[in-house]
Amino acid sequence: MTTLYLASASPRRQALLKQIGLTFSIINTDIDETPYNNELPADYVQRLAIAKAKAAFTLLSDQQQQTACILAADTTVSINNKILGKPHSQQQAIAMLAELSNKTHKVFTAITLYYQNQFINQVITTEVTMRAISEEEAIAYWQTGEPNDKAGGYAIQGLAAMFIEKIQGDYYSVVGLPLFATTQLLKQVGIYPLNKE
Ligand SMILES: Cc1cn([C@H]2C[C@H](O)[C@@H](COP(=O)(O)OP(=O)(O)OP(=O)(O)O)O2)c(=O)[nH]c1=O
Repeated sequence: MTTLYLASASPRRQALLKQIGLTFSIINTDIDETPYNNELPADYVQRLAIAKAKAAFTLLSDQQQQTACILAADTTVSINNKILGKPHSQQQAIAMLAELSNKTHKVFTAITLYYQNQFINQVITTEVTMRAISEEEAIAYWQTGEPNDKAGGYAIQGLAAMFIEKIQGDYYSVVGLPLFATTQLLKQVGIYPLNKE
């Protein structure tokens, strides 16, 4: 019997995985999220998702490792291949929204499954178009606290919905866990929400 673990402290990812009716345990990992020099966003999210899965695996007992399937993910926002991480100050957050304002950017989410000594990886790209955002709005938005722990300094599932004109791709991938692709990968290892016990 396979046990599914989600290697993520993100409450969004936990809620999304619950949404598709899966039972799982959570493993919190803490890895260095600094991008390498000139690292491309797709490579970056892929590397971090693998690192999170590996870190989670080491926290399991020998016995748990035998039957574990670990799911990890990483999301980043990127414009012209520049990686926009989580803002650590109001200044950074305002600068990020200024870069995203009135443009289309990409959100990259990597998902990784580690199962039976093998990694299965996929990177999902979504295009997000934002309307023009004034500096006053960006400041007011920062003050709500919402941008704080979000890649690119915004949350599509929150107040930032009012900035988003359209998206092309998987909404859930922007929030942090592409549910369609995740389900497809999990099926490959025999985990499917509609399977009878
Ligand atoms: C763009 C965007 C990002 N985000 C979030 C998703 C991710 O949680 C976060 C990106 O950071 P991540 O490093 O991908 O994830 P995390 O640090 O929250 O959790 P963990 O590493 O433990 O899995 O930004 C939103 O919630 N909404 C959005 O619209």
